[in-house]
Amino acid sequence: MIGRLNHVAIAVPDLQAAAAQYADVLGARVGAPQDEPEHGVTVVFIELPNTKIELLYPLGENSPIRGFLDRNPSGGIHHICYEVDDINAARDRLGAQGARVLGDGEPRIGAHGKPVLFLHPKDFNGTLIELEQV
Ligand SMILES: CC[C@H](C(=O)O)C(=O)SCCNC(=O)CCNC(=O)[C@H](O)C(C)(C)COP(=O)(O)OP(=O)(O)OC[C@H]1O[C@@H](n2cnc3c(N)ncnc32)[C@H](O)[C@@H]1OP(=O)(O)O
Ligand SMILES: [Co+2]
Repeated sequence: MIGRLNHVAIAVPDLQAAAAQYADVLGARVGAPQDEPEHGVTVVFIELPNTKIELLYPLGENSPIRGFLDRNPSGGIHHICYEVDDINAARDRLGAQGARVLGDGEPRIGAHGKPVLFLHPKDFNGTLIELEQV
């Protein structure tokens, strides 16, 4: 069911500084910040040869990553995103196996314009998983 690793997301306390570090210190190709108000974050994507890094910064009062940054003030790996062919079939299969799909269970359009869902970290070894239909 899960396919390629689409991205690894890192929540950061300073988006501009983190983007500059990837560009200047790590020599990576860094995109421009993009606000995602539906998801309560501003994201910066870093293109790697085999996947992407997604830098995350809270946007708005109810950002879902605010608690994570409060617990991890220096930032940290927030989630990993796997690609799936059919996100509704994936959701139904996971639900049938007892995995908790976050939110109302309906896919939402993510930063790449594709449907995404999130699975509860407590069900997957303390790792927040995002699924993206590609
Ligand atoms: C623009 C879209 C973009 C894209 O790629 O397209 C994105 O990726 S958007 C990314 C931001 N959106 C989300 O993360 C949505 C899903 N996340 C959530 O709904 C929350 O973050 C949630 C429910 C995972 C955690 O909420 P909260 O931080 O308020 O903490 P809780 O007290 O509810 O947490 C319960 C339990 O889980 C642990 N936890 C929380 N976040 C993570 C994490 N990222 N990785 C691992 N574990 C996490 C938390 O510590 C609690 O553990 P406990 O032992 O019970 O204290
Ligand atoms: Co993501």
